[in-house]
Amino acid sequence: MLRSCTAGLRSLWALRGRREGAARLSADLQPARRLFSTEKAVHKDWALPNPSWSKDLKLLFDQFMKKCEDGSWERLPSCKHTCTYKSEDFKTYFLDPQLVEGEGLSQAQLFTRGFEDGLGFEYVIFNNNDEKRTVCLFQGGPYLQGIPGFLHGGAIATMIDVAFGSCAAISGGAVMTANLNINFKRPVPLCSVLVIHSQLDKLEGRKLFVSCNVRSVDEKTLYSEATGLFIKLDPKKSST
Ligand SMILES: CCCCCCCCCCCC(=O)SCCNC(=O)CCNC(=O)[C@H](O)C(C)(C)COP(=O)(O)OP(=O)(O)OC[C@H]1O[C@@H](n2cnc3c(N)ncnc32)[C@H](O)[C@@H]1OP(=O)(O)O
Repeated sequence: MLRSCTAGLRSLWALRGRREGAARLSADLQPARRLFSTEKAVHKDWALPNPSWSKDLKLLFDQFMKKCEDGSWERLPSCKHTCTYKSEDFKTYFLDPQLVEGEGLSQAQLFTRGFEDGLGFEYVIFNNNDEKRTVCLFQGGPYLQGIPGFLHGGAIATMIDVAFGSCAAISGGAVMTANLNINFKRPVPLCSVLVIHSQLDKLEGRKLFVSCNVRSVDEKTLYSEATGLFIKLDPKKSST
């Protein structure tokens, strides 16, 4: 497992070297051309297979794409720089409106999409709106290491939070995490694929109670279990 991960890393670093060269080149291009390439990057959907995806991840992805054909499941696209939520939903929640309107957030990108392909969080989320549940397929790359050879617990927690956020958003729209409670039951080998099954358990006013289990591809190993509380944002309230 780790040997194939190392081989994968070598080719990723070679790829990165080429990309950095390309990035340096593009810095010399005309401003209009730069804007065009930035625009393209902004709208890229990152929840699609790339060469770093393992056979297991691709196989599961294909299985879920099949389930999408009758409309019962849907794949959630994922952008690096723009939130899936409409930004107006969050406007009352930002500390400084000038930060949102101005240049302040120009560098911002989704934490889980800030790594080169294969090095960090590779994932895709599928929603089942009728059943109020989601399945997140996640491959944790070598930059997410905690104990040597295993995924950092914070990386697992992050992925659970993202999966929960999508699950709660089915019913709640713009929501934020109020509470996360995770039981880590088995260490997760680095570069392995995890399946996170999340569901909405209860909706109580603005409170959405969610739970999940984190399993291996063959479902035999239960790595973690978690519950979460999400709160639907109240547009009349501000975070300040
Ligand atoms: C497609 C999408 C893709 C999405 C893809 C991206 C997904 C990314 C997911 C990442 C999500 C995050 O990391 S979010 C970032 C981490 N979270 C935060 O920073 C949140 C910080 N906390 C807050 O801003 C606030 O506390 C809120 C928004 C959570 C709640 O504030 P509020 O709106 O004023 O609500 P408030 O009146 O206090 O509480 C409402 C009700 O909830 C209860 N309540 C509130 N907090 C708690 C709590 N921790 N534990 C128990 N109960 C609580 C209250 O008692 C009350 O119950 P009752 O009296 O009504 O019974």
